[in-house]
Amino acid sequence: MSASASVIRVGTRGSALALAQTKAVAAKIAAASGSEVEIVTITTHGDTSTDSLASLGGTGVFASALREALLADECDLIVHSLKDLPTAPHPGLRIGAVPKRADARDALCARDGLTLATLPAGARVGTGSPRRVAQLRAARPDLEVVDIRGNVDTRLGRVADGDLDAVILAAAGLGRLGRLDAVTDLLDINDWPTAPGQGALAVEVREGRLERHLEAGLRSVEHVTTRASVDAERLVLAGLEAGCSAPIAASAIVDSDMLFLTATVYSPEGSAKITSSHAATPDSHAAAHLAESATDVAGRVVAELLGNGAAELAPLQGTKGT
Ligand SMILES: NCc1[nH]cc(CCC(=O)O)c1CC(=O)O
Repeated sequence: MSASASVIRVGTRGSALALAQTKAVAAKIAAASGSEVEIVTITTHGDTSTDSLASLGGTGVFASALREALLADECDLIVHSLKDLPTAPHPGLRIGAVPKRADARDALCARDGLTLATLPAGARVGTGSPRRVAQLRAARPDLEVVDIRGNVDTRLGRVADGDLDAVILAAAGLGRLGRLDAVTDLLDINDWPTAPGQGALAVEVREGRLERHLEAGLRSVEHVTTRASVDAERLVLAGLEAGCSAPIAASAIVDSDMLFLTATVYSPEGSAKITSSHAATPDSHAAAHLAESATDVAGRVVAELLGNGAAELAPLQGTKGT
């Protein structure tokens, strides 16, 4: 495959969700850069294996094959779901752009139009995420939580088959796949906060100078308030030294002149939780001021969570789940 300057090679996982979101970002980059884009599908061990993520070495499994391909110059940029991306920066790589976030909420997809409140006692609800397990147990201790994994279509299929009564999925992923029809209850972000970075994407590139057309493409998809929000959320994970599968929710928004961050750490069984919220007032919406505010609010949230015992509440470094 050629590395001709006029073609931007965009690396992605091969799942339907990854392809849908990558194609959308690639189309914008193509338009702004005046270059053609070529989608390079990279099969990761996490895609082909049916083993549990824990046995594959944790949640970084999806990102690492893509990053190797980028470092090996098999592509010029890669598109990740930000919530699956480890918080530690990867040597030689940087986040070149964070596009505007989609809906950050979780969605219940249940049979017969059922909602979280109307699911009957004993209903079987599928999720593989420790955060969602804790939230489900807290909200509805009478439900049966079933550990599942697999792509979005597989998960929805288990409800269609009648094997499960409901699954919980990210609204953003369902939207990108054109499957919002399956949603029966959009869970309020205040009652049911979601994973750091949920609904957002990251465009990763090699460090160092980029060709002008690639720079122009990245600038066209960058969304500064999304970047500040997800930075704040991810700094909570990093500050707690938690993995992206820890039972932690974090949600930041920039509203007029304020950056608000709320984060919650759950006990695995959902019986206890610790929440902290702080706000900062950036001097302006310039990227540097927003970044400073993100660091500031995240530092205060992390200190408060740890001061209130968050590290004792949950296994923060656990690598199980998604
Ligand atoms: N861990 C899987 C994953 N990673 C990103 C998304 C979807 C959308 C997003 O948050 O960008 C999903 C599926 C899900 O949680 O339903």
